[in-house]
Amino acid sequence: MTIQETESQIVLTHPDNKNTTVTILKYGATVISWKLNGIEQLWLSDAAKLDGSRPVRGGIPLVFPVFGKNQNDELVKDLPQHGLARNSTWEFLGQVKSNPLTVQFGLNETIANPEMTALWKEKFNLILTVELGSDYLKTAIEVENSSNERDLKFNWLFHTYLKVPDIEDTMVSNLTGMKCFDSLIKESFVDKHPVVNFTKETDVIYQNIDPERVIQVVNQGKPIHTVKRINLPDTVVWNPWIEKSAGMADFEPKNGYLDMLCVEPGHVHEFVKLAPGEKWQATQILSKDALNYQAI
Ligand SMILES: O=P(O)(O)OC[C@H]1O[C@H](O)[C@H](O)[C@@H](O)[C@@H]1O
Repeated sequence: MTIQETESQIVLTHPDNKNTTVTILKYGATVISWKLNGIEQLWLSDAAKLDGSRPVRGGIPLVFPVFGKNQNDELVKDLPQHGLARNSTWEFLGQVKSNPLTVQFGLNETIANPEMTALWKEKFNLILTVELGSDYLKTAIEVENSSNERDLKFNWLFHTYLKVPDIEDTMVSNLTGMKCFDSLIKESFVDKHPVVNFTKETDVIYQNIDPERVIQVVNQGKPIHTVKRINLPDTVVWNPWIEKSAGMADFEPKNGYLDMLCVEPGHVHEFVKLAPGEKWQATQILSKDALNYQAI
């Protein structure tokens, strides 16, 4: 069976390799596991809630229509941190391709979490496409403004929790020279470091990254994750480190920050704006490519 559906989740198994799988919860259309040849690539907290009681701590939560908590914007200020997509149950739309195995999920204002749509009364249609390749996982989003009258403005972000062997031996490449905003010190600057490394809590939004820059996560000189972006100009790099992990009830084990790194491609530093009827598409592709330093 290449597609198994239960009440709460979908498991895709690669037709040529039963050890390559992706599991997607209907809640949040959250990818909670991606195994390549039997090896898990994503980090999922041992205390993650998978029962729809709160957004999943780990995997690939989807952030829409607001990144973080935006108090300054009239339209989104009442929404909780990271919006409504990650805490709504999406509809499974079924298989759209058998090779590569591809499925879709949908969300609009009529089925989204009513507690959230009471706070943000826009009309929208989201289609998430998940494609399981033999050596990659592609997640693509289409946002449609389904209103006849109003513009739709939103942020989008794939909040990808990558599994890493040891954060202290891990770095992120190909962000050199990019403008960024450090959310901890609340300052913008151009990152001149040859690579990003981790010795403390890190929460940085890289903005308008050259589209051809391919972000790689490198551990002890070996590339362990490649994150490709289509139409996603920004990327957040986040590791909560010791104190922040301790403060998150659903973050377990408490030293789990050593094994994870969030690299989150998105469109967050400005809103995407769509006129009535317009559509916007963007894609994240995770793979394990050869090392390619594009900038040092
Ligand atoms: O705890 P959450 O709402 O899931 O947010 C988790 C994290 O998401 C992003 O990476 C933000 O940049 C962080 O500031 C935030 O702490």
